[in-house]
Amino acid sequence: MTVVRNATPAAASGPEHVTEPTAYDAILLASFGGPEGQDDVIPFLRNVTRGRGIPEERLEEVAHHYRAFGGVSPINAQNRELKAALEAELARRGVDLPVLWGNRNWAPYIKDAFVEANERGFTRLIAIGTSAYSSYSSCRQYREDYAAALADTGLEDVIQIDKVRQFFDHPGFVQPFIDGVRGALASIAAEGIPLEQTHVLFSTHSIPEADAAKSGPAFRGFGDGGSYVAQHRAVAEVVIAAAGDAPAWDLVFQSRSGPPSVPWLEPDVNDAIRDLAATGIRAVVIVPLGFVSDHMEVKWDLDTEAMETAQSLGVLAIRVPTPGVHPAYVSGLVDLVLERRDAVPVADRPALTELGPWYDVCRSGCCENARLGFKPAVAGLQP
Ligand SMILES: CC1=C(CCC(=O)O)c2cc3nc(cc4[nH]c(cc5[nH]c(cc1n2)c(C)c5CCC(=O)O)c(CCC(=O)O)c4C)C(CCC(=O)O)=C3C
Ligand SMILES: [Fe+2]
Repeated sequence: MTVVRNATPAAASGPEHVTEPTAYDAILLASFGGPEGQDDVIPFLRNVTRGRGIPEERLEEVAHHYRAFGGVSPINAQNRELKAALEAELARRGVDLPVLWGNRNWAPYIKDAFVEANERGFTRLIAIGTSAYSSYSSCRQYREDYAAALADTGLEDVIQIDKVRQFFDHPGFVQPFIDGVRGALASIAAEGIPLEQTHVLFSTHSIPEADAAKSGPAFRGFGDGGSYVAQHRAVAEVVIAAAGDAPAWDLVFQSRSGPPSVPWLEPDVNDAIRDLAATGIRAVVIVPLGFVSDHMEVKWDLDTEAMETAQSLGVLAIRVPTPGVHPAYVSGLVDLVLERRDAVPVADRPALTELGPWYDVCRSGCCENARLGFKPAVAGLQP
């Protein structure tokens, strides 16, 4: 596999990549959080959607997904597993960095992690958010929530928090998808379905079109879909190229929320499967490219809904694994921490697309929410 180094002079020389090492005390594994029982479901959904204008019917629909799994999201168990895997990898490499864990929307909260950091005397944290791409929901909202949690705990002047770069094109994140697509294509071929009747669907979370347009720094000029769509397409191309036989593919979206009057990224994965079936496609490989683990979006929206759609049309569908605790992914996350700690020169940072390696330090307006506008954020250029 070829590693394409970043050739964009603005990115290589700007203030967005650090050039001085930082002596971090600990890692913050920052994630979404999820309910751990039926009684948590509604309070969790209220946390997620506060001030977001999500219709009540959508909340009831999503509550039903969680209820079907006993009110327990798989995401917390997956983060506990990831934390343990990171600790093991750090120990194996002799890196003395404890891992704290905090979530944006459910306990343990990010602010709990800051309180713990303070109690243990840690003042310089490096965050790994469980989210690979650039957009309000997948990057800036984490940075705003760090700022809010620091304000909440009164630790703004005590704790410094930085973040690893968005890692959509880091080999550790991409490798598990490559392995998965290769395996799925082999299984489909073994069923006797030819490549011309097979289609690869790279699926990611839909977001409002207006948020997509504002994702990433404006100067990159990626057009309507912003950095969010450009990053997904670039990674999909890498995965397809590595899969060998070059099957046809598309980028599709899932888990749309919000009122119908607001445009979100399309097409929906289910509509795409229907359209493909109508053109004679007999097998689809569903690649959950936007997700790091098999949380509810994957278990429900892909493994339940999209699978039902495919089955009802007689289309063979194989959903490939998410990175989860794949050794390449875990070790890649540790590489990202060390790369930032040691201020590794940009030219030596691995990135599989020409868009990266992405920035250590976000620009001030980066990934702003198109509707809610400015909110203070840390781990970026101020304000
Ligand atoms: C881009 C993106 C990611 C990927 C990046 C990342 O991973 O961070 C992601 C991940 C996740 N989203 C999750 C859950 C939810 N997301 C919601 C709502 C929303 N997501 C959005 C975007 C994203 N979401 C947006 C624009 C909204 C509308 C409200 C708003 O503007 O903020 C809602 C409310 C109900 C609904 O409307 O669906 C829920 C319950 C879970 C936990 C799953 C589990 O429990 O296993 C995870 C990992
Ligand atoms: Fe979401």
